[in-house]
Amino acid sequence: MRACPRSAALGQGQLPGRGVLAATWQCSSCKRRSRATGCVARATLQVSPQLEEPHGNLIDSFGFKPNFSWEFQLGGMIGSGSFGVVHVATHLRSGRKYAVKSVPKQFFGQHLDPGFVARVQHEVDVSRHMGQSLNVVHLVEAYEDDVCVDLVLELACGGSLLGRIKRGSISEVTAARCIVDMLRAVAQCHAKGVAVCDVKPDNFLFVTPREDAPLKMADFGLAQYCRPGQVLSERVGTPYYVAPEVLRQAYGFPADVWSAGVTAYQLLTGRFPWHADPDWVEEQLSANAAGGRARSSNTGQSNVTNKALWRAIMYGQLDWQWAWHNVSDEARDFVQPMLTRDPEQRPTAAQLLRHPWLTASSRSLDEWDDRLAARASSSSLNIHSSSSASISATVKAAGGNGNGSSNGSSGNDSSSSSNAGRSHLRSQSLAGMRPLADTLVQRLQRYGTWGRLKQIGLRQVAKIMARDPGQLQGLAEVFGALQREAGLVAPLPSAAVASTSLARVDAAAAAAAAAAVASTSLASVDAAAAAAAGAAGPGGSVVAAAAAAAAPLGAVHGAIPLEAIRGLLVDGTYELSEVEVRQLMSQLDHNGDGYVSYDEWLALTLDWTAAQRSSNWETWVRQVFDRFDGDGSGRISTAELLELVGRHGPGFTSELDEEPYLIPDTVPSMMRRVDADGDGSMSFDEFLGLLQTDAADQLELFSSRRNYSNRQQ
Ligand SMILES: Nc1ncnc2c1ncn2[C@@H]1O[C@H](COP(=O)(O)OP(=O)(O)OP(=O)(O)O)[C@@H](O)[C@H]1O
Repeated sequence: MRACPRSAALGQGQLPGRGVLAATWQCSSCKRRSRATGCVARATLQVSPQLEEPHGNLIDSFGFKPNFSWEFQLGGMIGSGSFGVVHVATHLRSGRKYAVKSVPKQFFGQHLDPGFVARVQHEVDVSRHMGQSLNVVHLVEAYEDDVCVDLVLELACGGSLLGRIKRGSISEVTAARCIVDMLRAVAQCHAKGVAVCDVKPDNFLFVTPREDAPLKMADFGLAQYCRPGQVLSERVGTPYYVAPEVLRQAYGFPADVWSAGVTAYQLLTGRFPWHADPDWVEEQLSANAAGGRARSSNTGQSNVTNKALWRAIMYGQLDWQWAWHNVSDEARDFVQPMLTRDPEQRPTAAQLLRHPWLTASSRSLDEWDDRLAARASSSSLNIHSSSSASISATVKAAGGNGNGSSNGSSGNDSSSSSNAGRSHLRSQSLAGMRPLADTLVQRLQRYGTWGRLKQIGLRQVAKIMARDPGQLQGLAEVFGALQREAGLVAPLPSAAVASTSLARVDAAAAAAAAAAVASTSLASVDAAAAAAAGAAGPGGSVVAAAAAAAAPLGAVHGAIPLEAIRGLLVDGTYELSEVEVRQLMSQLDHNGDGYVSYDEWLALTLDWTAAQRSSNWETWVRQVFDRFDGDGSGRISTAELLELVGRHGPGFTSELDEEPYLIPDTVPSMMRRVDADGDGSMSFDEFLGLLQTDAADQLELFSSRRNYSNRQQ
């Protein structure tokens, strides 16, 4: 009797042959699967004494989760690439469907092949680095066993962008929508320091078969980390889409814009920008030399040699007339600069997202936004009603126009509101400028890209800022309304609610807590705040009542149930799949108590760009740093970080898990990311840098996911 290394099922296995590892026997169901995934060859692990092991870090496993076969039922194959095979899989506990990319393990002797390790780690790292973006196919979890690595991905059922191009007849409006999604994904990657290096229509997948389905980037197989100004030199990409500077082996982020330009050209005209038939290239080159223009009649990729294609990419004249006869001038004017050969002259993906051709199509949506917000504002003060619709109305009314990308704003969170009905919430305060409105989904995505350590740091800064009621009035009102809607303060007489400003109460509680904190550890802030609020006396404090009402449920001071946030996401205002809602929610409840705390709410919704312009910014950050630096050494050590992250809950809840968990390697890798000088600890400057919101980290890069089908309602 032998145990299958994949599923642990017992069975009669054949004795391994000479030089074959004992672990290679598989039960019949795993064997079938191995065949489907092409793992059979690797399932027989030959141990060759002649192989010399390379120097360096040899590992036997990645540390991913085990037991994939216990948790998932594999279905039909969707596709395959050079790296792995993709199947539909059903999560047995929830019944939800995912795509699973199974990558057969490659071995070097008894260890994993270092090149294979690097490729897998890179793909997983980059996917995780992109956080909760809805423009990228979400990596839900990574599993491994002796034979395969299984990457569980969000299932995109609508096929690839290439498939749609091949089917033909894409309207200009649809093409614009696809281009927005594509550029959002590219711009977010660039903002996170990732050069995609393989932007092409095959790597973008539609979430559903619907014509207007969201499009997501899949496959980071060739992506490279790249600092601003860094020059990459490895020639990678797909021949038809590579930029001229990639061929010259000196490139950076603009190369992705070129590839996006080729894709946009293809989407709008159904053709490549050049015809790469060798004769045609010669013709182009002579036409160029003669200063004339030749007409492209490109229809396919046949008879193309790379050399001819390279020459076409480098020197061939692009057709901006004949192929464009059915397309608007605005669309052509949009694509043309993307295919400028000089990368310095090419616009960035973020700049392109503000191009009039893209924003014009959403202008009417803005008008709709305003109508909706105006309606909502009339009910904004009705915070005692109990429907989730009124929660949404209150949230909408608390902010300005939600679509940062369509209003031509500068791209930070602080463009002014156009709705006079909301002016009471528009103060000169940092947060009051545009606290939430319809940017909730954008904020949740961006919050997810920050990573756990930055989230914790910003929560603590928000806590300090909350001591000044003027700063946070608008956000506190929305938070209070959510709490009341959720019934957390239901026992309070309405007069008490009406006469008490939650911002003031929270500020009082926070101030009292802060006094306590001065002499105690950060871990007790919540407890101290709750105690302080409780000490404010009966009927005098909404927070006290909230804390008291929540106490039997184990909730902390100033919290709202996750269900209230979920209610906002599923009430029809946004277009989100069930998996996406879970993806956005998964980062909100780090300690698994089912509540979002007030400081977390603030970290999520505050306008950090404005906050960082405040003259107090460094003082606030210094206060947090000093608390984190337990031994007062002036640096935060890995041990202090571990304690800190542990104190703030275990940390990660994959949407597959009921309970949050902390990946053991998380803390050292957090430190590696922030420790710029490599001394194994974090200085104040490194901490300040971590909390800094980068100029590229703009809210408008993320999709608002407004539900446009509700426009006529
Ligand atoms: N999340 C997903 N949902 C649905 N289909 C998917 C998903 N991910 C990948 N696919 C399909 O599986 C195919 C192979 O996936 P992918 O290109 O990621 O594999 P790969 O081996 O990494 O490819 P490459 O050769 O480009 O490196 C894709 O063409 C796509 O059609």
